Amino acid sequence: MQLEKQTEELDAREDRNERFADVQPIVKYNNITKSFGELEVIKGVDLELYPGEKIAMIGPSGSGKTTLGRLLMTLEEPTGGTIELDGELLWHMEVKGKLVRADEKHLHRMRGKVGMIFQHFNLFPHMNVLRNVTMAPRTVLGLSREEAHDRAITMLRKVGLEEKLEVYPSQLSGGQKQRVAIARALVMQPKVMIFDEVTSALDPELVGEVLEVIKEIAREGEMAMLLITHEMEFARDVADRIIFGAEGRIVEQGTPEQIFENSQSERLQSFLGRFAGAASQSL
Ligand SMILES: Nc1ncnc2c1ncn2[C@@H]1O[C@H](COP(=O)(O)OP(=O)(O)OP(=O)(O)O)[C@@H](O)[C@H]1O
Repeated sequence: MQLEKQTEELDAREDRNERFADVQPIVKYNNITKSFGELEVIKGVDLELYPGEKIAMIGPSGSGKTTLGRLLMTLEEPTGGTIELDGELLWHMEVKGKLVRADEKHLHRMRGKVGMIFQHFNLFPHMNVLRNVTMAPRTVLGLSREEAHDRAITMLRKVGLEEKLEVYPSQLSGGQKQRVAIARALVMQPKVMIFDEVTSALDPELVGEVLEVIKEIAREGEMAMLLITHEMEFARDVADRIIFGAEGRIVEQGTPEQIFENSQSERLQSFLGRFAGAASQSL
């Protein structure tokens, strides 16, 4: 029975991976490098993310995972290489046949295609839950009060917070705050969502409820998702593909089965070994 279920899951995952074979990527990093002063933290990364694909990015602390997300969110500018988003260059534009740095107008328009959720929720403390979620659709997308309200309610229902519309962030648990932050990003209907270690600031007992919400969004959605995480079980459950990065490079990538059951590089084996050690210690 158990074996049957596993086989079904594998088949479903293979079907999904085949689905990406004929489509254009929604995101494409081309030989991306990023330095902070003398420190080169991204060292020539090529990565494609397909519409609807869920990629989990794992790797040691300081390996450049967050920086890759921030480059796509236009919070950091690449030092070298290009990023394509939804068929257009993100950081560059062509002027008179030459590639130049994109202007603010272009960056602003492109930024609207991406949503990012951070470790710290950054809610507006003086606004209730509903206003936190309707704020950007009203001001950035120019939606009417009713449209923004309807969209916000749909998203707050999705994250299980439709009962908390009038409540202020200080009255919410960490898990609830993070779910508001997720609704606030979803309401903008981005094409790509980046989740950056969204549970690492939470008390352990609140981690599960947030991961469940993300899994649900992943299951239903056509949205591409980049999930930066230290939660290995979650990565295994949710991802179509896992990227293992270390010291600014992609060292290995594959399906969860390939990464967790058949890892090739010593670097990945030792990384996963450390996790297994930590898990058995905490039992
Ligand atoms: N604004 C910055 N200025 C200088 N160095 C930075 C800056 N942002 C990141 N770094 C450095 O870049 C490297 C990669 O950081 P990054 O946060 O991308 O790693 P990470 O893999 O996400 O780590 P973690 O899992 O701990 O979040 C680190 O050495 C970090 O100190």
